[in-house]
Amino acid sequence: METVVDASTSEEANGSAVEKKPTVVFVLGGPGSGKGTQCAYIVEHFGFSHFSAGDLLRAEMNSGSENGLMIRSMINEGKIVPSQVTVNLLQQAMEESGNDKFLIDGFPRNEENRAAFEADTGIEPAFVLFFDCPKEEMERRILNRNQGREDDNIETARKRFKVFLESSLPVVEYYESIGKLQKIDAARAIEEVFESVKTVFASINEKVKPHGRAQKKFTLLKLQLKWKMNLLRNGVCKGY
Ligand SMILES: Nc1ncnc2c1ncn2[C@@H]1O[C@H](COP(=O)(O)OP(=O)(O)OP(=O)(O)O)[C@@H](O)[C@H]1O
Ligand SMILES: O=c1ccn([C@@H]2O[C@H](COP(=O)(O)O)[C@@H](O)[C@H]2O)c(=O)[nH]1
Ligand SMILES: [Mg+2]
Repeated sequence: METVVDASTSEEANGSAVEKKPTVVFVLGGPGSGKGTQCAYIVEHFGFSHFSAGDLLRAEMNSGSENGLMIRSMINEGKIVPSQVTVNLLQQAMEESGNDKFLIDGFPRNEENRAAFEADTGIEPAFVLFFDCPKEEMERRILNRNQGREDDNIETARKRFKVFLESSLPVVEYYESIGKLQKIDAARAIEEVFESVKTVFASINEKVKPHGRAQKKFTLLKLQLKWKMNLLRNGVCKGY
């Protein structure tokens, strides 16, 4: 198993140890773009714990908790559950895991989610994976998924897609603007997509190994510049 080192942590300043924050990678993409599928492979190869915000909300909905009815109605309408509910579930899952490397799948879904997670946990993502897939392919995948999800029907899928465009893409664009976005072409076969994912994790690992503060800053600036050039050349998504 390969390891991934967070650029922002595990450093010593003035001889004293700085508190090591967990490494978080946000995994974003439209409904059905393949986030959960790829996260399972990443867990196997890179030792992360995977938490899908949607899965946590579905478990909470089925647990008989006081938020259950509210969550069911939001999910069936494709709407975004209030940040505090989702951030609490994510925080609890991370604390209970005993791990310090997390894939947070399907979150943050809007700017409010993003700000609430950062304010409550004090954690910023090491980077953000974005699975870019055409709408028609995502629809096909959702309608063929057959996992008994109440929201896997054409009507709700279209509502989820609209919410993705209006609320989630701006978060993707935000991470692009600060040089943290790693865009993956998700319209290919599962194995091909994972080859690209592997390259991202391997290259991050290589480039952010702990070294001097000045060199680390220089390396990050170079990386950000490279990502920005790529995004300028290719645009942020498949034009939906
Ligand atoms: N690259 C791929 N090619 C074809 N089918 C895929 C691919 N990746 C995933 N799938 C299939 O598409 C469906 C959706 O995948 P997955 O559940 O991973 O998406 P997701 O992004 O997590 O969706 P959601 O946002 O709805 O949770 C699943 O049935 C999965 O097996
Ligand atoms: O952060 C989140 C994540 C999910 N939701 C709601 O859950 C469904 C399903 O999410 P998946 O990622 O597709 O499993 C989503 O449409 C939202 O209604 C949320 O509110 N906040
Ligand atoms: Mg999923």
